Amino acid sequence: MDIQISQLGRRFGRVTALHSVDLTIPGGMYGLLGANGAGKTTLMRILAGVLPPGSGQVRVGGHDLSTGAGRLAVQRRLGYLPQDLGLYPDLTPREFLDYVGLLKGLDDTRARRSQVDELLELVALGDVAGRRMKGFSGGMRRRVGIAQALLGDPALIVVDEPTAGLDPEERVRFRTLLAGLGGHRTVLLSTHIVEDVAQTCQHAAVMAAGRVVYTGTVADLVRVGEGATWEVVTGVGAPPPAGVVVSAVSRTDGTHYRVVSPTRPGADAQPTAPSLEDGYVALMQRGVAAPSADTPAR
Ligand SMILES: Nc1ncnc2c1ncn2[C@@H]1O[C@H](COP(=O)(O)OP(=O)(O)OP(=O)(O)O)[C@@H](O)[C@H]1O
Repeated sequence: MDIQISQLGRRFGRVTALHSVDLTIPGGMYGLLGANGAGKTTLMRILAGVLPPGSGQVRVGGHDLSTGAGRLAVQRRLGYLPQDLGLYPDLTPREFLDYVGLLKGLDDTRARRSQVDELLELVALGDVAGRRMKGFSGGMRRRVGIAQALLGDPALIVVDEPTAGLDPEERVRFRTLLAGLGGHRTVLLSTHIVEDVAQTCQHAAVMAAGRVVYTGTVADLVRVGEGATWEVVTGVGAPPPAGVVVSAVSRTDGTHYRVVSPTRPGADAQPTAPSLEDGYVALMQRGVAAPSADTPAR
């Protein structure tokens, strides 16, 4: 189910959360990256039909989301995992999913129950299907969340910050699960964790301050960091190099920095191949560094 967004704007009182966003999202796994407050959740909520667009046009699978009928049509074919999905702690995952299935209009009891059991196996919660969710870990709760999004086999899945707060093992597990969902579906993954997109998506967009500042392949976003990613070793106690320090590791011979900088951050700096994080940082740095017309010359 392809998504076409043109000139989408959305304000909350005096705050402009989205400024004239243009974006075409093809099928498969698609990453939406951006810092906190960039406008990702607002965009996701509009796509999920929870929030009407302010201005501009959004079409999902041909349906116009500015109309109630369009939002309803999309909601029927959509699975949404919001940032703050509330679970019922006294229900078991099986009971919860059965309940959500009913709300989604899966009226055939036998078919619904068998779908619930299949999904519980898919998200590796089959063993605890009959246990109350009260004591579930963050990762288990997210997996219940993705299972409820998958009920009814939706063509579009919208997942907002699904790995925030998970431990590394749970994060990898959840990512692997998401990556397996692509295929015939469109899966839109919003996150500020660059590694999640690096590991699962072929295409991505980057948002900053309510605007889309990049769309394209993940490989091309990595390339934005080419010529701008450096390794620098400084002596113990020396100040850090200029540029954005992506990592710093103390070793016996000094501190090993990985730095993103458009210019060589010191005579001994060695250029190195960028990762997606370096490309993302270089993109942000360009945006911040770009002088605006009314910036006075120093
Ligand atoms: N219901 C609302 N009322 C007022 N302001 C809002 C509302 N929702 C979002 N905003 C504002 O719109 C801007 C974009 O927020 P949004 O939640 O879309 O960003 P985000 O990229 O998803 O960030 P986060 O990861 O922190 O959720 C922020 O300035 C936020 O404070």
